[in-house]
Amino acid sequence: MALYTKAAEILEKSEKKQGALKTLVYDSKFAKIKQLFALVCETQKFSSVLEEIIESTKLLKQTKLKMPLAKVLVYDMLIGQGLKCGGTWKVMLMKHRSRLQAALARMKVKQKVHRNEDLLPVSVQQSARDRLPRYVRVNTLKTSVNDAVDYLKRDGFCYQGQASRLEDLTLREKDFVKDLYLPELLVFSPKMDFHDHFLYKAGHIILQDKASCLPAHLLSPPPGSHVIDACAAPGNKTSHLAAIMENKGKLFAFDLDAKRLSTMSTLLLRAGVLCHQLANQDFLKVDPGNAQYKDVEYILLDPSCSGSGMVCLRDNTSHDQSEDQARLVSLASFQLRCLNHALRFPRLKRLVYSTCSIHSQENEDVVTACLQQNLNFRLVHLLPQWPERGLEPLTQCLRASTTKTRTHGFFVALLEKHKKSVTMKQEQKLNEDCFSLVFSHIVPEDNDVPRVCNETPEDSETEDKQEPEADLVARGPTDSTAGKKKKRKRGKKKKNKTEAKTE
Ligand SMILES: C[S@@+](CC[C@H](N)C(=O)[O-])C[C@H]1O[C@@H](n2cnc3c(N)ncnc32)[C@H](O)[C@@H]1O
Repeated sequence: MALYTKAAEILEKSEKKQGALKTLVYDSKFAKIKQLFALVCETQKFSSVLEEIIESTKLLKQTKLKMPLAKVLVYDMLIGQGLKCGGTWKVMLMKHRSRLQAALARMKVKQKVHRNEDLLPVSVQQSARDRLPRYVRVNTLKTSVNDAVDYLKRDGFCYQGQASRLEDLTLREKDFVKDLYLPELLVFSPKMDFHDHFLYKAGHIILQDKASCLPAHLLSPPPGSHVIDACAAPGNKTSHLAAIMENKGKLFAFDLDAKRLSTMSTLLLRAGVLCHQLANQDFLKVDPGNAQYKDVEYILLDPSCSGSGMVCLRDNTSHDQSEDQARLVSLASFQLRCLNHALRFPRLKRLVYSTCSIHSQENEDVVTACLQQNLNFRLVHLLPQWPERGLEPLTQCLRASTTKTRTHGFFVALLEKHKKSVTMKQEQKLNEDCFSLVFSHIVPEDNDVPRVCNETPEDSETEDKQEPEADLVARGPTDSTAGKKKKRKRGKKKKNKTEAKTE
């Protein structure tokens, strides 16, 4: 209850202009300061939406709550983490839950949107993007972090050392810091733009959102290892992997899209990547038994997804809700197939799965289904200090968001092969038990091609400004076969289910 009382108190003071939100939070000396800050910021962001819901349901009259406290509670119940604490308030609010949920749903229908964020005034949505810091990854294939820092200092920037926290860091225009979690990452003010900077043009720095640096950093293949980047274009994660591998070993990179691969080739050249082998190939058709992949121990899988985490790409046009659901189901099915396929490489030790989606259907649900079908793999608990975790129970995984990590929305899971392998018989038995529980709701009823996002947060940085030739048209994992598929889909419906089950 203390969290909600304190948050309401701060909101009220902020509305009365008694101080800046951040100052009020820190002055409160509340024990869980990060949790309080996130709750207050988010509630304030959704303030107008919450007010409308509270007024339309006459909640204040019926509960005798005051508006700031009602906003905080309704935020957490409908939009946030769910009311985890709250004592008697929680009990009281739960009685009104369905009416409040209905009011939220009505607002979405009225405004023809599907996500809570889309209800926010455009200025708020825009400002979330404008407030994201500029992240710069030092390309250690071409320079060192210290040399880059020295160069930037000589260029008039003001180095502030290593950040101790980033969630609420304020940087003046020329200030920059080293990131807390990623050793090669520098963090600048949202106002900075490095597209014309010498270090960028020379390939010494890569403009890549912090969340999108996580997959290669967490996979961390040692120099000399054999690695696959399954859905690789435009290749920022590939170049990050090559840097971690110090250009030693083999990096097999696949992508279906020839145009994106050609952009990738240019970017890799500029970044000084030498250990790669690019292939314009469907990853699902790459044979895990092929001798050239016999030593592959690491895979990075960053498949096409809905892109719902990318602030700049959020699509506010109205769609049919069932169409959106079908699209997610279809994407999740594709992602699960890629994941299952990747785990078939015989010497695989570790795999990172990532998306720039905020939907659990593409994230936790895919990983859960995959683990239940591949008992030889387990999740690794990632960066204990990272402020945003995968949704329960997959808290080993990481999530990222504009509010909690000041990045685009992102999800990362790291799967590792068990030392002791599970016998085929055990696996078959467990698969049978688990299948009906988890996988059944991911298998598409219909195999229509979804609208997909093939961009990652860094695409918006590198491609739209730097590489005009880049193909930014979202393309489905199986676009080229869309026409044929539609004709075949009825007959295939049954077959798809069987394939998925046995893969
Ligand atoms: C999210 S983007 C990858 C971004 C990339 N990992 C990066 O960091 O720059 C997904 C990519 O998967 C590719 N793709 C989709 N289906 C594929 C398949 N079946 N096999 C290989 N690549 C595929 C798309 O063309 C797209 O370039």
